[in-house]
Amino acid sequence: MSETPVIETFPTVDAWAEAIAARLSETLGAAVRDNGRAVFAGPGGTTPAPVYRRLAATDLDWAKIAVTLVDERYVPETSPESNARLIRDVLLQDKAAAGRFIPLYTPEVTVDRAAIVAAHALAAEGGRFDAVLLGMGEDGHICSMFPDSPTLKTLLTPTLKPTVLGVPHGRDGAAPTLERLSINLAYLMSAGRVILGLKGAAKRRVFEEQAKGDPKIQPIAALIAAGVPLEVLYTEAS
Ligand SMILES: O=C(O)[C@H](O)[C@@H](O)[C@H](O)[C@H](O)COP(=O)(O)O
Repeated sequence: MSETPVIETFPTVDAWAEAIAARLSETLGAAVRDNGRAVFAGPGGTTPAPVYRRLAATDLDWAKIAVTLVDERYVPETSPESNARLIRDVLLQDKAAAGRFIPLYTPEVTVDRAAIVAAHALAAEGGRFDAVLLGMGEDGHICSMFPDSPTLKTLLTPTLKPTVLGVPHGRDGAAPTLERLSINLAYLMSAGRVILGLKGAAKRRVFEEQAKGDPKIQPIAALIAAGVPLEVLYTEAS
């Protein structure tokens, strides 16, 4: 059983965001230098924007970097709920404007068909991420790996190949409220670097509880059991 990752604590959101952006850009820069290209996958939600703003201002060879998402709400980019919209509006700006975006959403098809299209698009980029940033919900979900979701066990099956799956919206008001698209655990297992950014004491407590949970149904426990070298960067500040 792998050890629970050390939680690195930062005094302010600025210091936390700066540290995450520095590590992501170090890894992406090395991948471009060594392989001539790099792939980054990040989350949506309310947490990553300060990191994305710093990454956007970082001097990397962005024309050689593909940017995608770890999950997406099944909505068009015109929707305020769209994670793609967050990436385009905040990350693919400034120096990173030359970055190439690989969306997970495809219009006018079912969410499962969109997941197949996304899986093929990511496979065409090499089927592996050099650097991944994760957020975590207060229910312990990462990506769109939600508790009680009928897709959760498949998303957490470590023996499957890296892929993208459709996630139905939760029943009786349970999360997620929208259909989703999510990468699976195998994509995190094969990634070059995986960083989890946590903000707020509540999420730190959830992380510590989830880390001791059941790898078959709790994503944080699944990451640890799969031996993913997860870096956890935390700030109590909000
Ligand atoms: O689509 C999403 O919502 C995100 O990709 C999701 O995985 C996010 O990381 C967590 O839900 C945390 O969200 P917050 O950062 O808003 O707390």
